[in-house]
Amino acid sequence: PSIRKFFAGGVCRSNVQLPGKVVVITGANTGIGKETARELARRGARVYIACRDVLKGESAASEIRADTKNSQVLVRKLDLSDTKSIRAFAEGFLAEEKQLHILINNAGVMMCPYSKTADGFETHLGVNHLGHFLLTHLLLERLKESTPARVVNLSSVAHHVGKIHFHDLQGEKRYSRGFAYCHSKLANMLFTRELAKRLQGTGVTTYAVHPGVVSSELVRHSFLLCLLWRIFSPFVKSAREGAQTSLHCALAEGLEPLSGKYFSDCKRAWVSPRARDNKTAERLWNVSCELLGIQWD
Ligand SMILES: NC(=O)c1ccc[n+]([C@@H]2O[C@H](COP(=O)([O-])OP(=O)(O)OC[C@H]3O[C@@H](n4cnc5c(N)ncnc54)[C@H](O)[C@@H]3O)[C@@H](O)[C@H]2O)c1
Repeated sequence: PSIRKFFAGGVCRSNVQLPGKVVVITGANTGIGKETARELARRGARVYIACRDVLKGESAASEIRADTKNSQVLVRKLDLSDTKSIRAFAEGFLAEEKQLHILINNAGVMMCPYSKTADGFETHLGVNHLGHFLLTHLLLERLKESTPARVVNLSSVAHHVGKIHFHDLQGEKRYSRGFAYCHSKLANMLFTRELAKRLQGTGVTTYAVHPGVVSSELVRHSFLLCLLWRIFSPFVKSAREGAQTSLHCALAEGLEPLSGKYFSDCKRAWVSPRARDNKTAERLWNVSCELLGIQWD
């Protein structure tokens, strides 16, 4: 049990309660996102589960409602692999909510075979980075109207092996599904860094998170990882344990001066040199805007 405790990582120690606060979490029908949603609902927030499959979302939401006695757990359709769906979600949300205090960009895909999103983006880059980039852009005014507000981006320790290949961003010349995931997680880091810079003085802050090695559906595309996760299961975090760093970044008081930083086990963690490169961060921002056809100064 003590080894188990060691690998469980840090625990979010914040006592902040959230009555009257509004939260959006992407991909919160399973895994880390679902457990993050459960805890935020327990603290009284109105929680929007933004997910691809509304039926699966409803099943998670009814479980969370029953568990937390919070009826304000709502499900809305969001497919990050389709910018039309992202725009429709944002439009619906902005029409029904006057405030947004916490946005958790949690959804992700890992090691899927080469495929493209509805808009023709390589899937890892399209879902993990560009989808959340567009979503944040569309919801930013609400966040700014609801300060203090936070954006939490789920990255990964895998960002250390990622690289941004501007000459082959979509992996059309060379594709490795393992590296494609790492590149997209580096993009999450660079997005957080650049976003923090651009949000200075607005009251909206942002953080990147490595949740740990967590038992979830993320590894479903890789037989080898499924096997490894099983063999090493005593050292793999539960989804609840994996949610702690997201919760810490969403809730901990006094975190504002650390906007743009990277956290693991509820504390600052080491960032790869590539994820500290301001020029790449700025260039990726501009290229992302171009790909999505948006203006975001
Ligand atoms: N599990 C780990 O060990 C681990 C490690 C490092 C980082 N992460 C990150 O944590 C986050 C959560 O992952 P998880 O482990 O809970 O995995 P998970 O597979 O259980 O959850 C990911 C969620 O994203 C959703 N999703 C996938 N594609 C989507 C799309 N196109 N539109 C909307 N939603 C979509 C899935 O339906 C699912 O609900 C991911 O960003 C992942 O990269 C996980």
